[in-house]
Amino acid sequence: MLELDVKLSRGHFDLSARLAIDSPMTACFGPPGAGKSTLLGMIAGVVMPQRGWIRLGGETVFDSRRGVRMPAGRRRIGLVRFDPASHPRQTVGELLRDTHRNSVRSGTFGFAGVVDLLELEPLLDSGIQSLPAGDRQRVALAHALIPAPRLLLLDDQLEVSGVSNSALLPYLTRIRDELNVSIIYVSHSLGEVLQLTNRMVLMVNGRVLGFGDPHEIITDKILSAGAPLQGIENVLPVTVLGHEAENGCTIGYYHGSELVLPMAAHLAPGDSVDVSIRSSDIALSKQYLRGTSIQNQIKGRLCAVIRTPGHAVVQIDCGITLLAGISLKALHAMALREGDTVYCLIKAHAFSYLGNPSRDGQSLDSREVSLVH
Ligand SMILES: Nc1ncnc2c1ncn2[C@@H]1O[C@H](COP(=O)(O)OP(=O)(O)OP(=O)(O)O)[C@@H](O)[C@H]1O
Repeated sequence: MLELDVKLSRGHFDLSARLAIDSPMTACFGPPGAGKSTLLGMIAGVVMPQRGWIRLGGETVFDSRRGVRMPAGRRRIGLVRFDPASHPRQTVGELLRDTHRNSVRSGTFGFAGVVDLLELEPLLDSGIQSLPAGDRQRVALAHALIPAPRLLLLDDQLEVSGVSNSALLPYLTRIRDELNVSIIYVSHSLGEVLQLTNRMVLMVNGRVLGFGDPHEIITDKILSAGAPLQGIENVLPVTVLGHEAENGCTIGYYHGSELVLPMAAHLAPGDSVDVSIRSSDIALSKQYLRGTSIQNQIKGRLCAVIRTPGHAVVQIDCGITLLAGISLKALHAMALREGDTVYCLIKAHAFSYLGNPSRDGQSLDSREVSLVH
């Protein structure tokens, strides 16, 4: 159980949060600048609140009135933040063995078990600097996990590494279930939140605007809130296959399907990039449509319908969860029911690229790019 009541003022930004989290997996969702990283930093002990208290498993790790300030290293909290530049010459194996050696006294999950769970065996002899971003994330996760934390915090790594946390989702489920470690992770995708957990913290402007069942928060807080929360509902990790210069589009690959995306000539085949699509930009059909101008038809299964006055958001399992916004009239006319097969219809130009793409562990900004036609 994590309980906290904290306050921090930093320039124009005020954070005030009160929470009691006992779920094994909790998503922290909110627009950029909401205070998610700051909150995670306070829990981990790398950002000091000005007032308040934090208790983990009944133990007080921070209390401004009583002068308790437990150092980050003693909290047994794994904050997954990783800077490969701090390990310029180490291989993955060297780093993780060092981590294991240094944590033996305080407890450890064991080197072999973590390497196996995160499928890192083939990377042990690779230099950390040369790893692709996705692999680096798993190394960062192993680095935080080996010292047997009681709580794992996954900050948003999108800006840093060019890929979101989505690629880690299957591993997070195993960590929660097999190692019994509670997890709080920052997500930018509501679809992802619904797929992975039934507990969510919604942060906006330094405040906890909602805490609890994601469906209820989406209905009560997000759909009625308008900007800046709308438009970040679905995030898809895509691998670039190539470009069709004559058709003005880029082709991506996602979960067994090809996607037609807006032209992004700076990307090269093999690059990983996240694309976002608003729920309101996804239409639904019960059949595959022929002779349509809409280029993307992603097949999925309808899992749930979230109703609001005059509006509905439909949750569809397409390998990852997508949210599609439709009118109640359309919902009734289509007689949609849970378990139905549906096609998500998405125009190529409705997708937006998020963050910096990654290839071979580097951001595209810092390397030469070859155009593919
Ligand atoms: N080290 C710092 N010093 C001063 N202000 C900071 C610092 N780090 C963040 N801020 C400010 O604090 C506010 C909250 O930032 P924070 O990074 O916690 O938000 P966030 O919700 O994690 O955003 P994002 O989704 O973009 O990562 C922002 O206004 C940010 O500019």
